[in-house]
Amino acid sequence: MSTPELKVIEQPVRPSTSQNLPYVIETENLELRYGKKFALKSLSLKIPPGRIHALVGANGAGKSSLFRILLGFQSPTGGEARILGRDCVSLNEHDRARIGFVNEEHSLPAWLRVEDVVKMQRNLYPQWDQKVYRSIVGHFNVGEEQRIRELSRGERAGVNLAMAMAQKPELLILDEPTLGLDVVAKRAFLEAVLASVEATNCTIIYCSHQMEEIERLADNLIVMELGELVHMSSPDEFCERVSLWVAEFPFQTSGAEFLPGVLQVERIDGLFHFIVLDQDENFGELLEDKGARCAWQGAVDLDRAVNAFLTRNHARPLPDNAEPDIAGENGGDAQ
Ligand SMILES: Nc1ncnc2c1ncn2[C@@H]1O[C@H](COP(=O)(O)OP(=O)(O)OP(=O)(O)O)[C@@H](O)[C@H]1O
Repeated sequence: MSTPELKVIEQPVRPSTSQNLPYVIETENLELRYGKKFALKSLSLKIPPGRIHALVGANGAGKSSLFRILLGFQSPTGGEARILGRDCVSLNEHDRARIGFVNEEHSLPAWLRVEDVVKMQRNLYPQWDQKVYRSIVGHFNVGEEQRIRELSRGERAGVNLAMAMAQKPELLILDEPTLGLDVVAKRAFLEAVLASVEATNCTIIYCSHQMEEIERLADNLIVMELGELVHMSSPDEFCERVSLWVAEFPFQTSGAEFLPGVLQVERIDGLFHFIVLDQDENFGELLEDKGARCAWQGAVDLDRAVNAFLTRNHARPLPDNAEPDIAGENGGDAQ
């Protein structure tokens, strides 16, 4: 079998420059349109260097479209996008060498041994750091002499991450990297991401639907919806915007589910749980005005907050509250 021809990137060894940039990613009115359908719509996004930035959004929000444009795989139909200070439509191989990308496919040449794949990558990237590779791959039970096809999906994900970090990228984009991994592999992957961000200055963009991963990793939460940016802050600040109110309604809720800011209503153990956005203590009074016997505030975690936020414009799971539930006979009917 002939060895694939390798093209060494003549990359000048230079200190990381992204730390001096105000933003590692900067888009201005970015638009990607397919006919009448917008995958990205007037997206103006500015991501500063350093830390782990989580990108979340429902299916079809435009996350992969954004990555394709940022990596120069696709041209936008409008607006501008810059990555590490470079225009995304004219990235050269030096620019690309500064960016790592790992997605859920973890595709590597199946017939090669891990050590051979690593050797190929080392030859391609002059900045390759074998210590970084070893420290990250050490989170996984990978034998260097194993063929890629013999590795589990989680182990392949680990090799991919280790290789991406060993290239010393200034920016690493991880697009649903843990899709299909079991809990053990997921944990190893997350620990490896945290270890690698501590060991390098790399900025990480982490896209996932798994909120427990976001909660564990992210310093910054970016929420996209229908191709637009709808929120950006720390996860804690996002959670501060969202609160849970639990109320007991002896009779009907009298339309309390349509009060301002209501994202989601659930009936759990005979009580109504309202997840609300940007509401203060007065919301309890509003519930009482609507007939609540009592109402109190509870805690809401990031998972629940983000899910309620993303589903707010979809059909609300309105409970059938026509029947009074004074004694709580309908308890335990969480929907
Ligand atoms: N080639 C295409 N032709 C037409 N529409 C497309 C094409 N590619 C993407 N889209 C549309 O663009 C929108 C954004 O898709 P995209 O894959 O970027 O979303 P996403 O946020 O990555 O979703 P997911 O979380 O499901 O991966 C979707 O509505 C999708 O149908």
